[in-house]
Amino acid sequence: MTATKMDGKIAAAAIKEDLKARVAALAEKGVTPGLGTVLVGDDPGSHAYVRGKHRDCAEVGIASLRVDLPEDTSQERLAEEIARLNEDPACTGYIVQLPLPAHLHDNWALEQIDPDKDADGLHPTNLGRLVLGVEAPLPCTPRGIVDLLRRNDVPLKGAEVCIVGRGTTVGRPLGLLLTRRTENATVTLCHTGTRDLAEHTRRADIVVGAAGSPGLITGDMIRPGAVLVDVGMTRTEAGLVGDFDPSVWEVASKVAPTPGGIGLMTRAMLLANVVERAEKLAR
Ligand SMILES: Nc1nc(=O)c2c([nH]1)NC[C@@H]1CN(c3ccc(C(=O)N[C@@H](CCC(=O)O)C(=O)O)cc3)C=[N+]21
Repeated sequence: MTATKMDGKIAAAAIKEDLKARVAALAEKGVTPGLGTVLVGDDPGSHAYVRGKHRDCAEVGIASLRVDLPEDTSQERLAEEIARLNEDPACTGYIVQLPLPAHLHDNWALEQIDPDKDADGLHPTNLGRLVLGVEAPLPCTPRGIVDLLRRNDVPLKGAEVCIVGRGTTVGRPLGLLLTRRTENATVTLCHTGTRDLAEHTRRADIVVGAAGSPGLITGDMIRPGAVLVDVGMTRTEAGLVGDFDPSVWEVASKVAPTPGGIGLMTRAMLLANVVERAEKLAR
């Protein structure tokens, strides 16, 4: 058996087409969604991601506001820029690109964002709303994973999902999302303290690799016909490498690969969060 690819590029294109129409409808009401980005330092990877986000905005008709700050930016200076975006009516949603340089603190920065402008869905208030089951912007990567599975007709109700990785942007919030009544999956959240990882991955209908450990999950660790979602993204000499070893393609039924899978969905969901917030303002 060779697995079929769950194509993030195709799904993201469909999402962007839908958003484009909704942005046009908002324009008739005099509302233009605007995405802000705050980028500190000169990490080439982070610059590439932020460039991609602004390219997406242009495609869909979202205005973009870009704030680039030097590596040695002080916490006070960053707080000022964040406060400015919180006040700016042209900015309907924004992100602070993570990770920040070590002298600034990711969690501190997230707390400075107006929760209603939190395009990433990572503000503690919004993560708390996710726990409570109250409406809120959802974290982009978990939202993108659920959307891609739906589009590829992967049933979630009653499914056994093994998530490998407990990070605050993917693993942990994905567990919350999948166990809502609307998804109703059963989740096992594995991490570096898990005693026997293969024991858990082998039982799962769906395995999500979100550990950032290249090739961690091999073909012998998954059940034949399993659905795999690769969120791992490690830059190596061989290019961008995910958490699944290529041997899984002979065992699985469907795979969302790295690259070409969830990264593109994450970007599309960021746009969706910004457009949805603008739609709320237009009501
Ligand atoms: N506040 C914040 N929000 C984020 O959403 C956020 C962040 N910080 N920091 C970094 C991570 C990483 N991330 C990616 C988004 C898209 C691709 C993407 O489009 N990947 C493509 C191309 C990959 C390539 O070739 O470089 C693919 O997987 O096919 C990758 C990674 C968002 N992040």
